[in-house]
Amino acid sequence: MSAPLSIVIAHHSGYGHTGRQAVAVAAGVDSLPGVRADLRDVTTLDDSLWAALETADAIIFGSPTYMGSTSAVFQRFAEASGRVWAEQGWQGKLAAGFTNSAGINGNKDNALLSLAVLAAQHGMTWVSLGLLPGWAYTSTGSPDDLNRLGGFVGAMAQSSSDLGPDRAPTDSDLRTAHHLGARVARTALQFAHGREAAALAVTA
Ligand SMILES: Cc1cc2nc3c(=O)[nH]c(=O)nc-3n(C[C@H](O)[C@H](O)[C@H](O)COP(=O)(O)O)c2cc1C
Repeated sequence: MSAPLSIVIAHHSGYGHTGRQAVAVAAGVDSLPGVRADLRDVTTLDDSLWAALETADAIIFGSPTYMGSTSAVFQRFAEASGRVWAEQGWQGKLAAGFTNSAGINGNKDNALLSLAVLAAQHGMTWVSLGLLPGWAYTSTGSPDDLNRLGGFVGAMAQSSSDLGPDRAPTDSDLRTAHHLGARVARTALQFAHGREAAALAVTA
């Protein structure tokens, strides 16, 4: 049996809320056989992190929205990845992203777009969320809907600033994060099988 595909969830969380979202993304990845989630905190930029990223089939980037963009700790990781960028070491890997903030809007989109731009600079293939918007998008929607915050680029979550990570983000946002992880895992399997088929076609 071949080794499972590896999907690294490269994330930062200052106070634990985005960390809970990251765990839900990882559970989504692990819900598919043949794929393994590797949860990595980018606060520590060590050889083990870079090695895991080098061998990953996909990288899912995650950051809280701080001051309308990714956190400084995440951005330090993004800038440190410049050494990989110079060699285009992540070229062709899949990428996706998630963010969490206190406001319903809070400029989460700007943080997600910065994750997508990071992936594009590395020549990665971006996997979107792939869900229709829930909740307020129609008058019959509910805050319990999947993708209640209506993101398209990636998974969004909201954590009220007076609630600890044991109580936020909401269950619907965690289910949305789980969906993103499963979607990236499914896409990674499709790409891996596609690569095998392409290799067979060349040798036939
Ligand atoms: C420095 C800082 C800046 C923040 N900026 C925003 C913001 O721009 N928009 C927003 O909605 N919430 C903002 N927040 C709230 C956080 O996004 C929110 O508390 C989030 O749940 C923190 O996630 P974490 O526990 O993973 O760090 C900010 C919090 C901090 C500490």
